[in-house]
This record gives sequence, structure tokens and C-alpha cells, in this order.
Amino acid sequence: MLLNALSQGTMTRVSVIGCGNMGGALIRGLRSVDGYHVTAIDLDPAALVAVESFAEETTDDASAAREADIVVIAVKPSIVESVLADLDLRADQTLVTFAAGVSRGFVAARTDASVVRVMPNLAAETGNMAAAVTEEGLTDEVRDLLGAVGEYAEVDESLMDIATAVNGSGPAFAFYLIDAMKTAGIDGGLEPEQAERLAAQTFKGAAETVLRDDRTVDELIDAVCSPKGTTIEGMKALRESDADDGVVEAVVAAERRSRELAEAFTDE
Ligand SMILES: NC(=O)C1=CN([C@@H]2O[C@H](COP(=O)(O)OP(=O)(O)OC[C@H]3O[C@@H](n4cnc5c(N)ncnc54)[C@H](O)[C@@H]3O)[C@@H](O)[C@H]2O)C=CC1
Ligand SMILES: O=C(O)[C@@H]1CCC=N1
Repeated sequence: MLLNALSQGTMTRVSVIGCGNMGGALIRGLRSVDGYHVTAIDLDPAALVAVESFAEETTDDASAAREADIVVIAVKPSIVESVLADLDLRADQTLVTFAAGVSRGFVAARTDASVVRVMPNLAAETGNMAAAVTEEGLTDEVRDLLGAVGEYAEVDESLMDIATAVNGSGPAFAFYLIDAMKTAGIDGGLEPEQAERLAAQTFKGAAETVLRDDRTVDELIDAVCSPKGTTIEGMKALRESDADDGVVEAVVAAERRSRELAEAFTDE
């Protein structure tokens, strides 16, 4: 059946080069959707073992990427150039680069494939990825791929540094905030497992509400705050704290680092 789908062109062949945290998350996420034939490529045998039950093929041979419709590069930024030097892609292939700070032009200058730059995040694994993608080089095939594992925003490449901070690094900031809520729950007497479940599910539910509900965030906060109730007291404490500043500082620091990284990847 797989062979039929491949020969009829209803299956998109995706090669993922670099199957660590991010490449592995994409591979795991694609396993839950139909229509993708995934080849996992990595030099580290342990990385291939970790994804072998989620991919159709695993190999340490990057030339396997010649068979793909879409080639995803998910190696560390410093390795992108050497990976591209060893790849010989065709003009009818699409190369998706995940590397932070590496410009689309830097990659495009080193391959015949058509290039699109994406800033993904780890939630690809559960189909909840938030990704930013450059308008330049974007095809419906890539839109479908990103849509298969989450939501995406099409942005001008000049916005990639801020996107890297907000949605690329963002999961780490959210994990940190969930942990703070969990710790407060434990301090109040909940078991660690209960506190983690309640805190994480609360963030998940709140995020889902923001995405689906037409009300503004301020209106949603109001909906939780009963007059003379509990939330209003908590919100007073939160508004008087430095919480907003801390989040802004985290995003600004990550954005700044993305710009610094970019300076190392220029052909000028
Ligand atoms: N980790 C994350 O949450 C995110 C990462 N990214 C980007 O994704 C890229 C990968 O990051 P991570 O997955 O965190 O790194 P990682 O270190 O977890 O994974 C990189 C993988 O590349 C493999 N690799 C190294 N050289 C290779 C080669 N020549 N050929 C094939 N495979 C090779 C390594 O063995 C490793 O398994 C980076 O460019 C990063 O900026 C983007 C958004 C989020
Ligand atoms: O920390 C990093 O550099 C990568 C890019 C965004 C998330 N992780």
C-alpha cells in the first residue's frame, strides 16, 4: 500500500537530517498523520535507534535525501554548512532549514534545492507545534507539512529572530512557568504528580481557550475573576510582581542571541 501511495504521488517523502531533539520531535509527530514517508538521517547510531519505530527508514547516509520531496535540516547551526557541502539536492526538491540564526540566503547559496526557513518547536511531537516560516520559498507542500504537526505563521525573514525567541525558545519559558505553578502547588500540600498534572493541564487548557475563544486575554482574565473571589487576589499579586518583565527579558535575550548567531552565518 505504501509503495502504491509513493508511486501514485499521494505520499510526501520527507528526509530529516539530524534526528536529535527537534528532528526527532518532527519525526515522532509525523508518525501520527497519514501521507508522509519519513527517512531519518543521522551520524549518531543512538539518535537513529531513538526514532527507528517512527520512521520508514533510518540511515547514516545523507545521499538518501536525494529521494525526498522535502529535506529537513535539523542539525546544530554550526554544522549546517558542512551538511550542505555533502548534499547534492536537485532543483525540484525543497529544503527546509530549522537552524536558528542561519539565513535562508546562506542555505540557498549552498544548494540547488528551493529553500524555505522555518523556526519550529518541540511540540511537533504532539501535533501542537507553533512554527514561523519565511514567505520566501514557501510552497503548499511545506504548508501541509507544518499544518500536519501544528500551527504556523508566514513571516518576513526579518522577523525570524523574534519568532525564534517567542515560539522556538518559548516552550522552555513555558516549561519554567509551569514548574513555578507546580512548585507553588507542592508548597501548598499537593503531591508532586498531582501538582504537575494540574499545572500543566491548566496551561494547556488556557492556551487552547486563547486560541479558540473570540474574547481578548483581558476579557478571559475577567471571566475567571469572580467579584470578591480568589482569582482577583492572585491577579493583584501577579500585576504587582515583576512577572511580565521577566518574560519580556527572556524573549529579548533569546532574540538578541538569535541575532548574534546570525552574524556568524553571512556570506558578505
Ligand atoms: N531543540 C529545539 O527546541 C529547537 C531546535 N531548533 C534548531 O534545530 C536544530 C537542531 O537542534 P536540536 O535538535 O536541539 O539539536 P540536537 O543536538 O538535539 O540534534 C542534532 C542532531 O544532528 C545530528 N548530526 C550532527 N551532525 C550531523 C551530520 N553531519 N549529519 C546528520 N546528522 C548530524 C546529531 O547526531 C544530533 O542527533 C538547530 O539548528 C536548532 O537551532 C529550532 C527550534 C527548536
Ligand atoms: O536554543 C536554541 O538555540 C534552539 C533554537 C530555538 C530553540 N532551541
